[in-house]
Amino acid sequence: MVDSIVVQNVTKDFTMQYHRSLKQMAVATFKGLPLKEQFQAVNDVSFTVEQGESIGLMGLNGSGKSTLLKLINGVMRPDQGSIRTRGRIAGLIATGAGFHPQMTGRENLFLNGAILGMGEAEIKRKFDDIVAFADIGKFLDTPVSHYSSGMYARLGFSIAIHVDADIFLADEVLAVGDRPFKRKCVQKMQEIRQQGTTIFYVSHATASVRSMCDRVLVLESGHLNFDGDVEEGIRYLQYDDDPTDQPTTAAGNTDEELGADI
Ligand SMILES: Nc1ncnc2c1ncn2[C@@H]1O[C@H](COP(=O)(O)OP(=O)(O)OP(=O)(O)O)[C@@H](O)[C@H]1O
Repeated sequence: MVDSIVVQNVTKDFTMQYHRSLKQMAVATFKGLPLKEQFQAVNDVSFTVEQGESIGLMGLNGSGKSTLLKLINGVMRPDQGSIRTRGRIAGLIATGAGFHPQMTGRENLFLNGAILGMGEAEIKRKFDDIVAFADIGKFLDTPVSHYSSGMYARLGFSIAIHVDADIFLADEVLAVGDRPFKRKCVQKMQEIRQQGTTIFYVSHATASVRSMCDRVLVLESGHLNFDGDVEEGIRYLQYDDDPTDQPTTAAGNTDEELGADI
């Protein structure tokens, strides 16, 4: 087996600024209150992912999932520890990231494709497939600043999934977008999974994690407190115990409904 992602004792610090204006800072200093505080968004995290594994990264809001994805992707550097990845990485780690608002969908497709490591010839070859998958119709030639969040996600996901990547990172790709598009995304991710791509999928949605992942990691306040079987991971999170924990989608479908679809 070949290692795809090796994360060793990784820590990422952020600074929380309590007071923004000069006046607030002066008052806080006078009262002896702290102006800022450092905290670990990711705290001494270690794990290894083998090529072809599909990992569900779960945890409550603010537990450090997106930060960990950005560290793996390389858009952020760890303050301590090391991350090694093998091969080309693609994915959607923030809706609209890498898009220029004044440029059209078509222009952004070329720009974003290039950012993700595709050459011009490769983008041209895949252009029709990317556009067909995104299915944004006449909006392809409209500046993306006029796009809805769902349309951003459609185009961003479509470009990323068409990169011939060894590792695909997906942060909440199913959080926006309507029900048919979510289904299409899951199917497409299943396809690349079967082709041997390593998948790192951040989600609160238990049904899609169940259907797509073979291992779950759970982050709690930056600590990796669970690494193992999908069902055990979901039980560990207690997401199935509370009906109010069923995440609803933008289209108003619960996760279980989505799960029933896929
Ligand atoms: N650039 C930043 N500067 C300062 N703090 C940050 C920054 N990015 C994230 N944080 C903080 O780090 C913590 C972890 O954030 P992160 O976005 O990784 O969590 P998450 O698990 O992805 O949350 P969610 O489920 O809400 O998307 C949060 O407390 C967040 O406020």
